[in-house]
Amino acid sequence: MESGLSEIGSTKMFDGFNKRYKHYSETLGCSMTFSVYFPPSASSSRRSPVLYWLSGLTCTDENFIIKSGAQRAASTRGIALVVPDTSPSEPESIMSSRFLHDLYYNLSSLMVLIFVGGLNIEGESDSYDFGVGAGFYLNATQEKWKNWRMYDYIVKELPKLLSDNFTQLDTTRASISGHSMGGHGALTIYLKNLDKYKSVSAFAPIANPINCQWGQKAFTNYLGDNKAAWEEYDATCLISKFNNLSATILIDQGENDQFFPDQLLPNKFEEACKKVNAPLLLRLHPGYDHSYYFIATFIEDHITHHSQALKL
Ligand SMILES: N[C@@H](CCC(=O)N[C@@H](CSC=O)C(=O)NCC(=O)O)C(=O)O
Repeated sequence: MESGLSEIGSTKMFDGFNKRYKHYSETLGCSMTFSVYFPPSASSSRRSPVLYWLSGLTCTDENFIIKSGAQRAASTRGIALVVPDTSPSEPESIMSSRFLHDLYYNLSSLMVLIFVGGLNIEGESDSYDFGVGAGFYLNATQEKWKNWRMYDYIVKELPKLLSDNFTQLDTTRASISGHSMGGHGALTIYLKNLDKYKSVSAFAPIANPINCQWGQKAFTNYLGDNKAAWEEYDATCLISKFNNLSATILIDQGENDQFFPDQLLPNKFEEACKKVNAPLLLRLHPGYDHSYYFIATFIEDHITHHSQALKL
């Protein structure tokens, strides 16, 4: 099936462009939006490496683009920023071109839409920390949440969509970063795909989700009771499997972050890194909270960290 990729927004910034796109995701079974910041140097003869940014609970692809100010450093370093949404979110519109395309070839699409009505899963919007806006960057194994396959979307579908459609991007040179739930996503996706990403960093990541309430709620619902499956999406468990990591992992954490003591547990990740000699730079910042003000303050350091790994 085609992706039906269409541009839905374009804004010039630091001589580059923030662009927003909509497409149909085969992996998730719904329409998705994502944003890309193209630095001014990006062209088909000088392709830009990519930094994926994974956002936190309640975010869409727009929070980071609007609030982080990352475009200033991305512009001068020549890095494209790719920012996906945080969960499957949007039922296919009855008037969309995809629907009309499917209807033309297969009238049963109409029956499906009338009786199922897209993704509207019971309970998906009941709380801020589960369901819509809270995909946790994993592949759910529980039938009810079978569309929640954000891991495959980020690792497989989105890079292919980018390389198929944007000659100005070099998706073979990629790094990954994120915040909170997105920090958990960045760390776990990096550790499970060292061949695909040159470097990782995170702001206030949920570093040991099997031992905090946010993670336990999400993993119970998405993955069921199988604790081995939980550990596959826990950065602290995953890092314990390595004894030859060479690239330094950068983590910034605000000391006044309201989620620091109970939900984030970077100290557990640090202990696990020490046991396997994994290079970690964990910076604790007095006075900073969990917000995008904190991210905006230190984002340039993260862009520098990734640009060094990407050899820019
Ligand atoms: N609404 C919740 C808190 C939600 C929140 O703080 N979300 C963070 C990410 S938290 C971890 O993944 C966020 O990035 N919000 C978007 C923003 O633009 O700030 C509550 O009320 O506690």
